[in-house]
Amino acid sequence: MKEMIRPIEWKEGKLYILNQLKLPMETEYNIKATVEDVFNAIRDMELRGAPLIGIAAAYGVYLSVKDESFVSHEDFMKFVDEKALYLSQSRPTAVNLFWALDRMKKRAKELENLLIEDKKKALLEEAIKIHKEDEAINRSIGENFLKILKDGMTIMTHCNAGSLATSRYGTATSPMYLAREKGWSFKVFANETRPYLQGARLTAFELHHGGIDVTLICDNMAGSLMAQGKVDAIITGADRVAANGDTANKIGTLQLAVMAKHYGVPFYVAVPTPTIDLSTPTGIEIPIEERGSHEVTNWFGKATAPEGIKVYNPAFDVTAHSLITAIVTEKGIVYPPYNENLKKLFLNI
Ligand SMILES: CSC[C@@H](O)[C@@H](O)C(=O)COP(=O)(O)O
Repeated sequence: MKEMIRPIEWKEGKLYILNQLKLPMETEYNIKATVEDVFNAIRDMELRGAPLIGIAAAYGVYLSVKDESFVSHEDFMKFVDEKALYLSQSRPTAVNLFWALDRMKKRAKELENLLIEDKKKALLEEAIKIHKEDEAINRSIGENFLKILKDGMTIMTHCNAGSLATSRYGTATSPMYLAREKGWSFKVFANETRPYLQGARLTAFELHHGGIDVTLICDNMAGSLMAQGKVDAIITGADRVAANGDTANKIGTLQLAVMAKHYGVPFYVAVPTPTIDLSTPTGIEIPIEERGSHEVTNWFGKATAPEGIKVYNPAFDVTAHSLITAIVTEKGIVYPPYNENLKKLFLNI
């Protein structure tokens, strides 16, 4: 199997980010040298996907302090808090962003007695740790999926919850990559995912590159495939799972889940535990990002709609917990009732 494409790399003291805006035509890595560079890359979706946003933000915190001097630990902490607040405003829905920033702030607080250069080094180490942990988490998600999936299945996925959205393996795609290692074969339908085309530009690209049997479909073809009995399971990622199991993910996920229920297709959500937000009680409280109209009215710089047309462009929707068959995490498979069972993942037993 070909090596998975890495969307982010820390190499020889520099942060490299794959510009996903240019995929699948060009594979271009850019160096992000400042916290502002990282903020812009997240906001402009040069990188995207909940876990990757969190990883990039962690490096962003380090880059913010890298060349600064501080008179005291309080001064250092004030600066870290300010930069974390700044980064938190880059995108609102993926809770991994806030999780990673909280973790960096917590680490910074512990560094009171260190010299400034050692504090900086420790923040870089924490960012690298977050980055590396994500790879192990995703592998475990895939392993857990293989307990409930079978060789030869046809799986539908939406958006890109793939290696391009994480450090490696992806979440929804992890079982697809691991199945290959095991000698199993899955057939995958990748929904193109209007308006931003993460499914066509990213998922189809990375699975094809990885030698996985992937077929690209337009979003409005999904129901017809389910009606024909051609889909054995749907697996999507998530940007935030509320305490009751309601799940925000890329716009279009909700309608897939509704159709899956109608046609009796199991609907699974692949989730690293940092995507579970027990402080958000239900899906109603999850902030949903609205993006610019040009994503809907233009196609690679070409207008596809009348000028001045009104546009509604929410980037995510919320799938009610009652539509979700199971939430598969690195710590295990969670079944309903989610308000009881999600909590158990966080108990140290
Ligand atoms: C493992 S990525 C999970 C989700 O972040 C993914 O499914 C998704 O919705 C990405 O949205 P995006 O707007 O491309 O950041």
